[in-house]
Amino acid sequence: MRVLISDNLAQVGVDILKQAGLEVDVKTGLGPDEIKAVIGGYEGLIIRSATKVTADLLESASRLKVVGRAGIGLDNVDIPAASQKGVIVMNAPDGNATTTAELAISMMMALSRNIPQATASMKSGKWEKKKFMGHELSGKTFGVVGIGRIGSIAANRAQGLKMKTIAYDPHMPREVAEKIGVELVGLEELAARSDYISVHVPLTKETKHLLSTEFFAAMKPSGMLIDCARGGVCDEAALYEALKSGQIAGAALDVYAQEPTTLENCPLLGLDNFICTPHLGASTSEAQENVAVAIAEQVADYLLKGTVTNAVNVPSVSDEVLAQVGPYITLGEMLGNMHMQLARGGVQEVVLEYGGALADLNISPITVAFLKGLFMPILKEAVNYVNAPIIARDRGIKIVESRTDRTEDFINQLSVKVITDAGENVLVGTVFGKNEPRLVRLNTFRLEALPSGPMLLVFNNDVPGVIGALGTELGKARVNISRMTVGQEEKSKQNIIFLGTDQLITSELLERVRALDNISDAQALDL
Ligand SMILES: NC(=O)C1=CN([C@@H]2O[C@H](COP(=O)(O)OP(=O)(O)OC[C@H]3O[C@@H](n4cnc5c(N)ncnc54)[C@H](O)[C@@H]3O)[C@@H](O)[C@H]2O)C=CC1
Ligand SMILES: O=C(O)C(=O)COP(=O)(O)O
Repeated sequence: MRVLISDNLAQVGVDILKQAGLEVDVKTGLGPDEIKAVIGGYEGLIIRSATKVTADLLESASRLKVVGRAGIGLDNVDIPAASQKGVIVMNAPDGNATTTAELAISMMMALSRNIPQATASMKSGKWEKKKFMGHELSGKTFGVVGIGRIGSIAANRAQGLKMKTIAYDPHMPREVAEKIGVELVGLEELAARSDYISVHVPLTKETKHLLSTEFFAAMKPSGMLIDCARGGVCDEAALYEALKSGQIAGAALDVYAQEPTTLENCPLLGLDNFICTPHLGASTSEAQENVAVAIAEQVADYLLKGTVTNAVNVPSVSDEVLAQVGPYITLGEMLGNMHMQLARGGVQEVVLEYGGALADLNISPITVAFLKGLFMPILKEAVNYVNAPIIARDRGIKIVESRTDRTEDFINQLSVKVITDAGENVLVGTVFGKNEPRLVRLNTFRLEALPSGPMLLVFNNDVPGVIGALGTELGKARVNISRMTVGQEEKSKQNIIFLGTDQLITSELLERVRALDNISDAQALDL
């Protein structure tokens, strides 16, 4: 069997694949058409962030069984297209966290002491001692946005520098943060109190442009920003204005909305109080060896023994179990994903009730799939079918599973309650026929919906004219409605309207919908 390595991989990974008996070709720097021309000859593909695994490339990958990402981010892989073609996508989420946290700390030091600017000045023949006055870190406040794996390592290193550490992470329980000596605060408070702010969240619907004009306006004029997470979390145009006007003192980026990045596509590169690296977060020999070893072993194990590890699109269960529970795994993951998008506040407890025919099955892979779905909107590719229960445990989330013969109206039924510090929601799902997952209850509303793609969920009074007004508003925004389900609650005369749309609902449109008569709330979802 043959494996193509299309991005730079540490030699130790190449050796592991060869020793396992695989034929390996290392061809880095190929353009999309060049990879497309050769991909048909390979069972395995190993990449980092440069190779784009698009639906178009996958069309030509007739023998491909697995894509292995030596690192975490899978923004460059079309995962639904890979799943549709039966190609397993796996990553190595643990190997480069320390190294990336160390880059964030290096950036903070370089910013506070003007190291890049002073180097450039001296190399141009100057001795500008007065110009480069810096700031001491000791006693200052280090604010972390996203206190997950990398954020908590960065906070730990900052504590070693005698800094006070605070964080914004609405999905992390307070006790977990307190255990590592980090105070959880709101986003605005973090902006206002921090001297240095370091970003460690994935790019999601929620985090896109999280660092915006308002955020920079709330920062101290002496405040400095560091982003070694993902391009797009920081609004680069807003950051440019904040740096140029002196609203904030400095910024360091390792990741950009458009990569590779040049002065043409990123004017920040022209500013003196801005420093940068070309996506070097994971680029140390130690981290590259870690991820190369992990991904080479995972890809070889899958191609030669069929063992799946750290896959983001396939559960780690035997074919026999998968044949029985496969459709419920899809249902569980769908309910989990929807729960997180509906939840307000940090998740504290998950109560799963397996009813009817489901009560007799091996339910643990379904619970794992539910948890993976639950974390996906906030952790993206950092969660998989293996680590989802571990993440739940580390976040102190209580999981309660039960079985019952009793169901509402269905032969099989999965009911899940998610309790957060701000309330709770119940979703009930079932599988029709052999493989047709449906949402059949949302809290007290009965309905029959297939949550998939961009959606709009509307809560309204059951009176004439609401659907017409809603349709007109969406029509004005040129949003096409592809599916519609109405769920009723007879006693209270309340409805929910579940619309499938052909594009994501923007926040402006959502505000206009919320302002319509007889609509009490509306929420945009994407599954
Ligand atoms: N520059 C580089 O070369 C590298 C960048 N990365 C990136 O670093 C980022 C962090 O990675 P990990 O720490 O491993 O991820 P993680 O999944 O362990 O942690 C992410 C944290 O962000 C939090 N979060 C999610 N949505 C949030 C929101 N709206 N507001 C505040 N917090 C939110 C989550 O609760 C979680 O605690 C990822 O984007 C990853 O792709 C990772 C490795 C190398
Ligand atoms: O692992 C990640 O998510 C990274 O961002 C590292 O990217 P790279 O492997 O250096 O192209």
